Amino acid sequence: MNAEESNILVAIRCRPLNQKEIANDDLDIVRVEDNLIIILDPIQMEYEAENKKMLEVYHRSKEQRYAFDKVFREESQDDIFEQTCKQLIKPVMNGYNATVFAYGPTGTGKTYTMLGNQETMGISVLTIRDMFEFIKKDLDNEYIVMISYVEIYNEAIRDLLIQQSQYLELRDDPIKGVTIAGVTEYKAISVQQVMNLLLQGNRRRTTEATNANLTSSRSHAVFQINVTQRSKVKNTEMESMNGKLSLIDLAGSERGTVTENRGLRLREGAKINRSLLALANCINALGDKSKKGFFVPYRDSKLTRLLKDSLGGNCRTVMIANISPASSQFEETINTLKYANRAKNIKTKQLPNKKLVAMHIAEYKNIISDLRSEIESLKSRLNEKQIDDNEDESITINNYINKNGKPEIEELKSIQEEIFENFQERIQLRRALMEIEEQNAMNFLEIKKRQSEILQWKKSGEKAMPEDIRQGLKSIQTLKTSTEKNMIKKELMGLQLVENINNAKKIRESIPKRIQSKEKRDYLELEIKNHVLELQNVELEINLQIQEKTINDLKMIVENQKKLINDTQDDEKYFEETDIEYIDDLLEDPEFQQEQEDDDLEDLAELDQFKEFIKKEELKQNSPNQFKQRDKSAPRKQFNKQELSIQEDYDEISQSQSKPKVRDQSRNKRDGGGGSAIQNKVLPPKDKQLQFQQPMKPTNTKPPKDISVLNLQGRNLSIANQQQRGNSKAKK
Ligand SMILES: Nc1ncnc2c1ncn2[C@@H]1O[C@H](COP(=O)(O)OP(=O)(O)OP(=O)(O)O)[C@@H](O)[C@H]1O
Repeated sequence: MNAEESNILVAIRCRPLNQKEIANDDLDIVRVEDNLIIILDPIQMEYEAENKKMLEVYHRSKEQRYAFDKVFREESQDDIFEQTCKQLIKPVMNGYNATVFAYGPTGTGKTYTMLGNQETMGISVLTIRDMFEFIKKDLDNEYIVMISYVEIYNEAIRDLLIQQSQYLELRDDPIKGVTIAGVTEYKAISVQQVMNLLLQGNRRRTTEATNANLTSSRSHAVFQINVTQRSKVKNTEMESMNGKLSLIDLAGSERGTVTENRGLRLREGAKINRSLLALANCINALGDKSKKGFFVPYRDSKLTRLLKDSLGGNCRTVMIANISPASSQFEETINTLKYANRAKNIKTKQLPNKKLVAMHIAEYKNIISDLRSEIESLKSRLNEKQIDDNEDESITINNYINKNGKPEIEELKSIQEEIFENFQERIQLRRALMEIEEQNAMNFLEIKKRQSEILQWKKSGEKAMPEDIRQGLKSIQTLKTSTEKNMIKKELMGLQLVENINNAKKIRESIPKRIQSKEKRDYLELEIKNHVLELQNVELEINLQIQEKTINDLKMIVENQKKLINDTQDDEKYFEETDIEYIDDLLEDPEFQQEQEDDDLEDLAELDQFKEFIKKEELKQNSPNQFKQRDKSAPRKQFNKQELSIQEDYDEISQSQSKPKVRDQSRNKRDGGGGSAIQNKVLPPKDKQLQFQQPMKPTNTKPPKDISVLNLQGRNLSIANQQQRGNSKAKK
């Protein structure tokens, strides 16, 4: 099945001047000509207004023009829906993913556009109305429409459909993508019911008065509609389609200086902006052609994790950037338009979410589900324990006061939080490391493809270099630079992972000092074990994804090889050392050299900081410095799979008595011994290590060896080897 590729649809919506702006004598600086938006220079306009007839333009005009897919000025809510979201309904009903997000500074109309109010329905409600109409007309299929509504505030996710929500976590589901664990889902039964739920949920949103908007939404609100389609005619359980539409009302993108917010609001703004900054970084990485092949940092915030598919994956996406027409908002408006302009280049690919589970994947899923049930049973044991402890509290445990004069029950809570945060960070790092390797493997494939195109041109004997070959060379240069930068990022993440594992050990070491009660210590042990199981689960899911991806990549390589052979039957198409040298010579031409951008310099500065950090760590341990001045010719130090394996996690769990059950234990024997190379480097010497770092014992929970060793680095090699084999075959 071929994936359809499309650009993000970017629309601009400019609201009318509001009362405050009119009272302020703000001028309307926005003009619209079809899909073109012109932002007039406010100073020039004031000058013209004052002098009626302009005699002299005494400053450089700041007028700016941008073209977008759609530009709305006077259009009604219905018009906006018709031209943006309506086209997404059919695909979502047929099992595709889609996202609409509203972006812009505070008070520009994001909530108005997405939700509307009692008088005028926004696109969320209009979408539901259209979905019901669609279902009524489709006689061949039946549908279930489920809705959920959450907010992300200060990097924590809360359910907006219930009154007092716990914090929710994101889960990377190998089939469904990123999902929100434990979120409340309502079955949508009528437009009115959904409207009421959304208005109610919106009242639960964290809103505050800012200088720019009296009821400013300080959080990102995510309304998700999950649609399951099943044929009424065919009796195939395996062929249900699951479409998901996410409608996201982002928090205001303004800077603290503009809203003149101080204190808490300013600090909060920094956190909101951490998410928005992460979003900007992702949009930059995806939308800037010179950053092709660059690792996209989706995991830097909850918002970008949730938007991953919408920005770079299996999704149709619409961005509505909201602006004010007021002259006082000139800078904010320009920033918003520049941002939206970048987003225009982002491409996504769409495939329907068909539920068809191949057998080897089903095997993995069995192991994962076994682990899940182990986690669930541990959780209920933890709950039982908590109840017992609570009953005891008044008599004994709660009376414990630790050395710092803090009641033990409070200490327990803070340790729990520390453990939780530590494991969450580790999970994110492990996944990001996998993704970075994935990205480099893709870059490798793309470079190979471009190289073979260039060599075909070389062999054709054509003198002048055609434009597509010139672009191909530029592309190789960009991909090589991106791959190099990705390696820097990977090294940094490797270091973060080492630090994270060290922190886990420190937390665990501190428990006996901080908690006297044996019951509480046992309870924490169980909790840690629970987290370790979660990590093993993540590892299995990662392996599952790698396996699927590997199969796809291998298919792609086979296809490419076949195409090369079929096209000309010319064996010399396979290239060798001299061919690569020829391409490298071409790349020496300044035309193909990358300009050093600010971001590159930042990356290099980051690398220097990183080297400093390593030096310090090594000094601490009195070991020789392995990170000398960076020498481009020397192979870069890399953390290999073994170093970054979840060895420590397994070591931790191997301490505990009970082991998780797995379906086929004979396939799950780990190939014991070895120990982690991390321990030889940045971790403290063995004798200083803590109880839970004892030598590793075999556990029976590791995935089958043949699959667990299949890392992407290895895949890279196997792809290269295959290419190599192709070469020698061709020579024969
Ligand atoms: N196109 C429009 N036509 C009429 N009124 C509008 C329009 N857009 C916004 N408004 C009004 O402007 C005010 C601010 O809008 P809204 O709350 O939607 O802004 P916002 O971008 O969501 O702000 P924040 O980021 O602070 O939450 C509201 O009173 C809303 O009704």
